[in-house]
Amino acid sequence: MTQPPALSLAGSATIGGEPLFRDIAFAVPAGRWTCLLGPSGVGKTTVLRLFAGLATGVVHEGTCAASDGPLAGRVALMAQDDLLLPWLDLIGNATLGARLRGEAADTARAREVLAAVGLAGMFHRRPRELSGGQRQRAALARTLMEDRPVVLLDEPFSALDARTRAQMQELTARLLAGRTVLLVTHDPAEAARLGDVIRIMTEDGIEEVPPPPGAPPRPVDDEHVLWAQASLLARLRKES
Ligand SMILES: Nc1ncnc2c1ncn2[C@@H]1O[C@H](COP(=O)(O)OP(=O)(O)OP(=O)(O)O)[C@@H](O)[C@H]1O
Repeated sequence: MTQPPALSLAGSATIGGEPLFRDIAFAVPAGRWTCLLGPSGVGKTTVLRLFAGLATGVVHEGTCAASDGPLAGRVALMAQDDLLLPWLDLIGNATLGARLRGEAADTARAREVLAAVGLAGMFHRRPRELSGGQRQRAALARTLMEDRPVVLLDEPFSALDARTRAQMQELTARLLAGRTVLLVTHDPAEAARLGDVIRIMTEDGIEEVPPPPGAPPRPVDDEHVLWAQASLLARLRKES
């Protein structure tokens, strides 16, 4: 993997003629996890789509850049919808990126990653044969298969039960260590566990909130993590 870049987004955007954000300045440091929280509809997914170069329908006036050159081809995006192809089995879905690029599909690695997300024994199932949480883990596996320095995750653990969510947070933190990760989440506990940097997006802009001490993934029951979680929730309740 090449050295991960920092990202930055600045300026204003409209969508469908409606203002979305104005004069924001958002910095995502290199090689760290940045967690982005905020009320529903404030524009968090749009920020991810701008970084991914997929923000159709958005008029953005400003800059959206990596610290070391063009971002195209260096980003993996896990969208809110799992976007699994219904006619492919899980191995086919997990190796889709490589095959679309005309590269050999690394099915051995796909098996490893699918097993790591708890889908061993389901390699040849189609997406319709999976639960919502299993589909989300299959989409996570596909994202983890992409060896990209920048990884954008849009509520990647939202459909998981509490125990699986904690496991997937730990696995993803381990597998994506050292990459530039931008995670959009509605879960203050998740941000408190995983964020090297935590930011809240509101209609007034993007503010930074200090993370709890210690390296992610922090223990769920750590007193500083619990305190940060409560404090983030209080701030979010004020904004919504
Ligand atoms: N294709 C579109 N056309 C018109 N408006 C859109 C489109 N996509 C999103 N929007 C609007 O843009 C705003 C921001 O949407 P976005 O998905 O970025 O918000 P979000 O903060 O990620 O929300 P959530 O937390 O609910 O996922 C919302 O008001 C939404 O209705």
